[in-house]
Amino acid sequence: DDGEAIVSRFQEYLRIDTVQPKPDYYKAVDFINSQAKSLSLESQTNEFVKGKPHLLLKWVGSDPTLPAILLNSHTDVVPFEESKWTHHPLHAHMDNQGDIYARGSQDMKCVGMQYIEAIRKLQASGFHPIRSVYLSFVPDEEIGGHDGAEKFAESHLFKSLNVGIVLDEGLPSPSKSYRVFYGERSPWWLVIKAKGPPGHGAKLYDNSAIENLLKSIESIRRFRASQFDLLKAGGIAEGHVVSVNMAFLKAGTPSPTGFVMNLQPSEAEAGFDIRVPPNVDSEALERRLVEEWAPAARNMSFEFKRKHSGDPLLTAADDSNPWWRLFENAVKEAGGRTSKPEIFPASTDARYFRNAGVPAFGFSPISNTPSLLHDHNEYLGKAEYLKGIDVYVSIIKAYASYESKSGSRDEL
Ligand code: MET
Ligand SMILES: [Zn+2]
Ligand SMILES: [Zn+2]
Repeated sequence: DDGEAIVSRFQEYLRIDTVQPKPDYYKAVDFINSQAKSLSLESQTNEFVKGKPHLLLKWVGSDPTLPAILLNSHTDVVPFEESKWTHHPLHAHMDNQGDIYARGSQDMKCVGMQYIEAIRKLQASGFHPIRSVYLSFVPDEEIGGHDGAEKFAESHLFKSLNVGIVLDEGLPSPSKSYRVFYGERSPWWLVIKAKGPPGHGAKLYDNSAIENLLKSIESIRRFRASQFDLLKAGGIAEGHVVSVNMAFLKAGTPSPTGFVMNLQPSEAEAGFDIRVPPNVDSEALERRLVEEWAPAARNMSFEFKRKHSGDPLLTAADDSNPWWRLFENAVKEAGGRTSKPEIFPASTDARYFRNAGVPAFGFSPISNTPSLLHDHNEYLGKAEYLKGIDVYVSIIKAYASYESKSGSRDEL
């Protein structure tokens, strides 16, 4: 198979409209299934939630008693502002430098297709896995994964697969070495609300809803700055500080021509995307929220739109974990290098697999590329894509031919 055919299959997947909030999941699943057929993989589709198909493929290994490998990817992508892109985000246009522009080119249709292409190459080389290799294509990651990976990871089906190690998405690296993730920050999607007496727009008085909300916003911004300063000072990675960013601000009394200008509203609210590292005292952070960010004494309340409860689990990324050693070596053998394992700054479905007791690494084999996840003009270079396939060839080969029983989950 030549590079051209490989790249055009990637483009074909990118052109399927799986944009939230109305992804065409069936089209994506049909496409991947047609690829699976050409590789004679076993296939099953389950709808843990109606209309949200989860596709599971299996490359059967020769020793069913050994824990299996799971290669996970999500089929949905985030929305885009079409007019801000150089090329239409669903056209998967390749420019004359070989860069392919599309939503999902980095996050993470690349990875899903690279798994497939790596298996194609391994089969062509005559390789036979000892451990079974599963490929999982999950829906809904970008809206929290509750109807996707979470249901799958909690299912009897998942238990029955006896998975020993999961690979899921990572982030592109601007340098030569690949980034790898062994844990992630927990998402807290927080909405704070302020109430206060309404009043004439010309009147100065205390405790209006907007004044109350602004005091909180000032306090939150001070905290944000303290965390950002740590990052700017260097020596600490993104995944180890708390990020707090405002997602929306809502206040005012609507009128047909905009907002009423001479009325101070009685309610105001703001939403924040907060990401909490595993090493942070989350109870202390929550106290800060109750006491400073949304104090009842200032007529404030709060609500979590999403909050990952419990401590996020970490996968050992050192010599105590044979899957780590194998991973690091396999990347090296493919001519790549991994940088120091990190905490993923955002969230991935890997947390659901870790919660199910299975170790998981976050990895997207993309080097020398700016991270453009959820950004305009997301792209991936053709050469980088092809190189990534060879990296997976090496990893899958190492994992699927690893015979030691110590790859069982009980020992990790
Ligand atoms: C918290 S749901 C995860 C959605 C997306 N992967 C993010 O990190 O924002
Ligand atoms: Zn993703
Ligand atoms: Zn994403």
